[in-house]
Amino acid sequence: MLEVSGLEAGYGPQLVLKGVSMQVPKGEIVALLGGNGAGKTTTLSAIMGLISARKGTVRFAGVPIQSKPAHRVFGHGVALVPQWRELFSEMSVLEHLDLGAMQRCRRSEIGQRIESVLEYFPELRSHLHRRAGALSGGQQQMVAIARALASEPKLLMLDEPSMGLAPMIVSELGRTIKRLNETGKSILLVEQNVHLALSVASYIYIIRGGTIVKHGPTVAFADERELFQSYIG
Ligand SMILES: Nc1ncnc2c1ncn2[C@@H]1O[C@H](COP(=O)(O)OP(=O)(O)OP(=O)(O)O)[C@@H](O)[C@H]1O
Repeated sequence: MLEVSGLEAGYGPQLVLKGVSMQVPKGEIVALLGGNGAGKTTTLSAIMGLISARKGTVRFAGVPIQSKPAHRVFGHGVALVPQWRELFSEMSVLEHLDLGAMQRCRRSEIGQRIESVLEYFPELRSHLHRRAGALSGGQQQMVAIARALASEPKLLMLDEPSMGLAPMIVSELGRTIKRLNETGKSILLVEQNVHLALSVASYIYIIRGGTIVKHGPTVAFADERELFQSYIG
């Protein structure tokens, strides 16, 4: 579904990604693990078209998307849940879901779409009219994922969704990610949380210094400590 090959990208004179190649097959959860500054967010930004690729190709469902702007990539069915969630703190939960849904469906269908998204996040039902800024970190993460889901993406890219969440909430997040996948979503999960990645992903890539240094099926990375060591370097 997503095929990244020899991707190079960066900021100004700084080259951050030095030939990243990876794949997310349809219906799979793939994790991209790496330490601070390894190039994880830059990889997602380059796939999404938020920064331009200097070299290499990104194909989605067979279509080259590496030179397309973000709104076009989104139009192909790729949605990004950014690292800092980027919610509008004064807007309500429902307004966020509306925003996501209205990108892709008719006004008359928005209610139904939001209803189907809320099935994954029943806890949000009682907070629909609260402002996002008043929610807990875990609830804000749910809103960020729900907003992206409301646009019915084929591929959901999650940038460190566990960041700042308590372990119990991270476990719940893991169950939600699995459930999303079971109902057909392909997922690219960027994480530093080895435990979460191991518990949901079927394939793991490790990035260090803008290069994929290791990759393989999750079963090959069964030892959490060894996996952690390999991305810390
Ligand atoms: N907007 C930017 N302008 C300039 N340099 C940037 C920018 N964003 C990231 N960088 C640099 O690019 C490198 C990779 O950053 P990136 O955010 O992709 O790492 P990351 O793996 O996502 O790390 P983290 O977990 O800390 O977010 C770092 O050296 C960082 O300082």
